[in-house]
Amino acid sequence: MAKERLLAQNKKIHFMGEIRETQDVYPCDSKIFCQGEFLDAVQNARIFEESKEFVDMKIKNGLDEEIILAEFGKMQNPSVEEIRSFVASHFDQTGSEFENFEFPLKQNPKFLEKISSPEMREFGENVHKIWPQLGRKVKRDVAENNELYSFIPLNYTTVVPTGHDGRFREMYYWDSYWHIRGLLVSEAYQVVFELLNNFKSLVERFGFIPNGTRKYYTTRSQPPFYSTAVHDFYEHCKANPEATNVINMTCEKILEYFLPSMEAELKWWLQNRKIELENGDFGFAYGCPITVPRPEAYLDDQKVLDEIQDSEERRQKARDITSAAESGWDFSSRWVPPGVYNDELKGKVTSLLETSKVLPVDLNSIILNSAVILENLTKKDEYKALKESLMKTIESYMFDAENSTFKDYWFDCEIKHSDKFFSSDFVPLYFKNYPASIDADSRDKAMMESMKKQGVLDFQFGIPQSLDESDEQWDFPNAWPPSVHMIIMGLAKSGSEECRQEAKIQAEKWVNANRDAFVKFGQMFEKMNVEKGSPGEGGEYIVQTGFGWSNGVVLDFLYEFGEDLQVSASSTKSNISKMLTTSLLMLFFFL
Ligand SMILES: OC[C@H]1O[C@H](O[C@H]2O[C@H](CO)[C@@H](O)[C@H](O)[C@H]2O)[C@H](O)[C@@H](O)[C@@H]1O
Repeated sequence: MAKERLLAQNKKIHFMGEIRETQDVYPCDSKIFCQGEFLDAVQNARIFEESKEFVDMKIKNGLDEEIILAEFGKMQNPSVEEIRSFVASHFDQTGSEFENFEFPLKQNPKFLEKISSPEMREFGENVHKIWPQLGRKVKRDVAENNELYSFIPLNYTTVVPTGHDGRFREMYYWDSYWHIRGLLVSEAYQVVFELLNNFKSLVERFGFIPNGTRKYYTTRSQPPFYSTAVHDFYEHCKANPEATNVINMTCEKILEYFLPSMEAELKWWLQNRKIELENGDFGFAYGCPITVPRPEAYLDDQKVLDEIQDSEERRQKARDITSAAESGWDFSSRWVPPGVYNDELKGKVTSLLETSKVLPVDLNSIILNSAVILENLTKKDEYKALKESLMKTIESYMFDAENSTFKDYWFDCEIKHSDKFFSSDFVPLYFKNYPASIDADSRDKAMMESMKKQGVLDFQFGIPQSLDESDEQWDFPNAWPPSVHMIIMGLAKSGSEECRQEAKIQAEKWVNANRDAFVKFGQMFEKMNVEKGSPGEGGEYIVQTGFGWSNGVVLDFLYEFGEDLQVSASSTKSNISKMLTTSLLMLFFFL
């Protein structure tokens, strides 16, 4: 890039600098990783393919924020090449937070014995063996010299979503829930205990669990699965008491040990994300206060925000974008107010989303489940009251009885519900916290019929996020492991036989889709295309491999349905044709 272009950008930076000084809310204080002219200049120099690369780098030993800003300040309108070499001489490559360690991988975990199909068993074993590629131990230096890092220090073993060359090099909040589900199947009890200890420590330090363990994620959370995760560990421990020897704690003690941090986390949601409705009713909404571009997606956000003239509207758009990131569904036509999105608006979702105006059904169901768990554990009236109120909100504001589906509630819009399908509509199936007056099995069955009617159980390779092809990653034709898992397990845990049968059909499709991709590419993918069975696409970054939650979900399905799952005819066919091709090639070679 020529010097002149940078100059023009600098002018804009100064203009925005004035506004920011007084009214903007930043993701963190760091003038390197979260805000300021230096960050703006480096990101706009576009020296990396992705904005996230720079904010994950480490400041070189012997330097600090002050020195870097002073030295950079001396450069007069630096060219792109000058910025590139400045970054190279002042920062270390990404990944400098971790040291080598041996992941405690269990040999021959029990779940493998229960899998009847040899191909599925082999797949399960291969997925189980991926954990060491995702396990990480954080260097002590990250805590001791934390000003050099964007990483938040962690004392315990962690698991990241992507392998060593991937973009997700930190612990993610809601991803960890499915990491835990899979690690339990893999009998990695010590690792599960350590992941939960990281959460406990994050709550103690921040009052809540950030989106991920980077400073630029510390003003937003993610779907709050902490209490559910602790409770799942407890349940799994009861069914597999050998876990107690590994963690040196009884199953009951697990609950007691994590309880104060579970309560503190719920309090944070109550204090920071509660929305009052009429008649004393209330619910929860995602609501990140950030008014500037996300450091890790700086250029993407800047592009959208720069189109907005009015400064308050621009700040609100930034809040809506970061709130969508808090939801875990970044991005999706789900966050565009009801009645607005149509095919002509493809590619424009981030300019249209208004995440702060909606009570998402999945978020409210997750928080309700925390209230249920905490009420059972503590017998406190406050959790009983929270449970009853939230159950009422979900039932009366979000349940569409005519169509047997839950719906997000757009409290701040004229049209309160979208008539489009989103897989989040069916998350209540997973928790089954229906009011006592509801017959749970009939409700489950009616919801399954509703999905059938909407055609979303008919795709060959999974259940899509939505039916709108918006070019965003949390929309059609993509299916994401967390959503697929909650729906299928919700059906599997139903008292209705039809639901349980459907769960097996859907689980078999999903495991086969993942297995086929694994056989073809040697990788597990973060999301899948439900029409083609290929890795999912769309959004801000290229599809990632590794992949923590995909592995967790496949392992959980193999644990739950291992006796029944068979390799699908299509993958057997493709394997046979692959074997034939290989044999022919070998024959040709030897001849
Ligand atoms: O950099 C863009 C966004 O990346 C993350 O979101 C996506 O990956 C996460 C890790 O697997 C996952 O939790 C999330 O649901 C995905 O959409 C990150 O969480 C976002 O905050 C970030 O802006």
